[in-house]
Amino acid sequence: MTYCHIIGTKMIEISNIQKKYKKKMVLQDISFTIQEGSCVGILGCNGCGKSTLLSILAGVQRGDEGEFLWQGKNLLQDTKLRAQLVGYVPQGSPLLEELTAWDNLLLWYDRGELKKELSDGVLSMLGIDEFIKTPVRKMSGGMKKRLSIGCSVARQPSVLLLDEASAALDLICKERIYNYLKDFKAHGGCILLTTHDVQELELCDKWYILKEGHLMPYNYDGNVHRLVGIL
Ligand SMILES: Nc1ncnc2c1ncn2[C@@H]1O[C@H](COP(=O)(O)OP(=O)(O)OP(=O)(O)O)[C@@H](O)[C@H]1O
Repeated sequence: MTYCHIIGTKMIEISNIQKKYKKKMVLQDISFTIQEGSCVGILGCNGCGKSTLLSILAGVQRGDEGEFLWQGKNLLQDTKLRAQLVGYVPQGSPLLEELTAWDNLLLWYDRGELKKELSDGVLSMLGIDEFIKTPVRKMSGGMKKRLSIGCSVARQPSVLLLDEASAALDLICKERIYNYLKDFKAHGGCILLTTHDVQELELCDKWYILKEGHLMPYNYDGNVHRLVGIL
């Protein structure tokens, strides 16, 4: 299975991201780093701004301030480099509803690569061949999520932004995704994820709590009750 292009730098730096919706300040001075080969988890209550942060980094919406730096280049401005380096699984579906799984994947993979990945790669690991001819509008939530993950890794990204990526998946698929993410890290990839899932928390090397627009480092020790008390 192919994983990521090694990015040849020690880390990704996210600096001073800010976002207001009208007068409501959702993100204030969000700054942190992600080391190569590691996973950072952003935790917080519903509505605290996790999806907003990831969608800004993915370039889906604009922040008011801030930088997403790789080797001194701001990926928020360099869209070509961002498309090459960053894979994004949004919380909702990014798929084209009228197209089949195959046709959605063809927007991301070339035909030969797609056949290979379906028979013996990440797409086969995700079990996408089971519903390859199904239009997205007839898929279950979990199938859409599997397809969305499959699209996000097409260009062998070095950075994965995962917004509750495993939330709708069945247990078999969750287990496969966790193993894939462990290997992705082991191959030097960077992961930034949001989650409400304890097993996914355990994949992370660093954790932050997002609360009232601010990011605070948190030392997760497996004690969910303590974590809930802080959220
Ligand atoms: N397009 C928008 N316009 C105005 N307000 C928005 C918009 N998108 C999100 N919000 C608000 O911004 C805040 C943060 O939303 P966001 O979706 O980022 O939260 P979240 O932490 O991802 O929540 P969840 O855990 O439920 O997914 C919420 O109060 C939400 O209502």
